[in-house]
Amino acid sequence: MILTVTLNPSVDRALEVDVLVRGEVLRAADSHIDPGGKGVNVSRALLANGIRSTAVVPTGGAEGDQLVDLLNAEGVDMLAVPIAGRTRSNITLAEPDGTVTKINEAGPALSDTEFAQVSKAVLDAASTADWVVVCGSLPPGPGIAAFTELCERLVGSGSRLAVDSSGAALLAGVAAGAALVKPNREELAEAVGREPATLGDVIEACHRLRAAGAGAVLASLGADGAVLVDADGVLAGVSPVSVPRSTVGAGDALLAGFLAAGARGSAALTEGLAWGAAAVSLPGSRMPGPADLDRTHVSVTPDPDPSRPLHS
Ligand SMILES: Nc1ncnc2c1ncn2[C@@H]1O[C@H](COP(=O)(O)OP(=O)(O)O)[C@@H](O)[C@H]1O
Ligand SMILES: O=P(O)(O)OC[C@H]1O[C@](O)(COP(=O)(O)O)[C@@H](O)[C@@H]1O
Repeated sequence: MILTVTLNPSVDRALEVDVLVRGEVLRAADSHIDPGGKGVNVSRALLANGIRSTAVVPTGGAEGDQLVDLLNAEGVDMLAVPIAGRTRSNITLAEPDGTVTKINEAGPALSDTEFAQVSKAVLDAASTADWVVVCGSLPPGPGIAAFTELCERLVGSGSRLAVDSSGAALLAGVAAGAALVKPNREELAEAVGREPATLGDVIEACHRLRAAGAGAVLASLGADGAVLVDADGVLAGVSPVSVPRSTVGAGDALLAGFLAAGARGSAALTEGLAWGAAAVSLPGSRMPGPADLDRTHVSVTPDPDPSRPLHS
């Protein structure tokens, strides 16, 4: 069983506009409301493909009730931990050319007591989980020290920890010895203090995160696909998408597919890339199901060209 942890979940509202013009009243051509947050999306993608998981989410206010209702409607198993604050709403503005503008609220502050309650729920459930997947931003309130302690307690108790976060939270997961981290290009650049220009730069940065404690690094690169660096070596893959519709949730789908296929080797990277590409082809934060997946356009190599430039 996979346990996902979203310390700062969201109700995702996606609006599709012909063109985004500041200062104007725009009419949405379409709109979607989905349960959101990175760990929530991992659980949603897994469930869409017949794999059950449990999503730990702090929830509060009317938006928290809406999040629970949305997750129940999709049949996602969850551990909802009540908080006093109001669960956030994140807004996506998507244009026909695939441009996505996202406005994410900070989210509700968790008190020390509330974070301790969430941590207890996670640690209790982790004892029977194959993976504990901690994803997304940290809410205001608990500092990085509290997050670091949670990661260390999970690794120390023998859990296989995966972390998809940014900044200090990503580095905390690395230092705690997470079995897997999933930075995107921007998060990888921030973690190593250098903007990658080529595939070789990405591979080098992944090696640095492994040297700092991560077991495996799955670096997602948008249209440039993804790179996996682990004890087996280096793999790189691409998954072309002819008409990107919304990249929101693509990284979560990539991670979910990778985990679903065993989190190791070419087959797992292929599956992750197929799920990621399928998510990009769907609106809003929609997660792909079996009918959306096309593995035929995915290509993975154990001998990537390090000089290959990344899209600017
Ligand atoms: N424009 C795109 N074309 C093709 N695949 C894409 C595109 N954007 C994202 N993907 C797929 O989704 C995965 C995750 O996207 P990325 O934007 O890197 O993650 P995140 O959503 O975490 O920022 C990529 O590794 C790739 O497989
Ligand atoms: O596009 P990604 O990185 O896969 O994740 C999308 C999810 O992350 C969010 O943008 C939240 O991200 P943060 O937790 O980093 O604020 C959600 O609104 C959305 O469901």
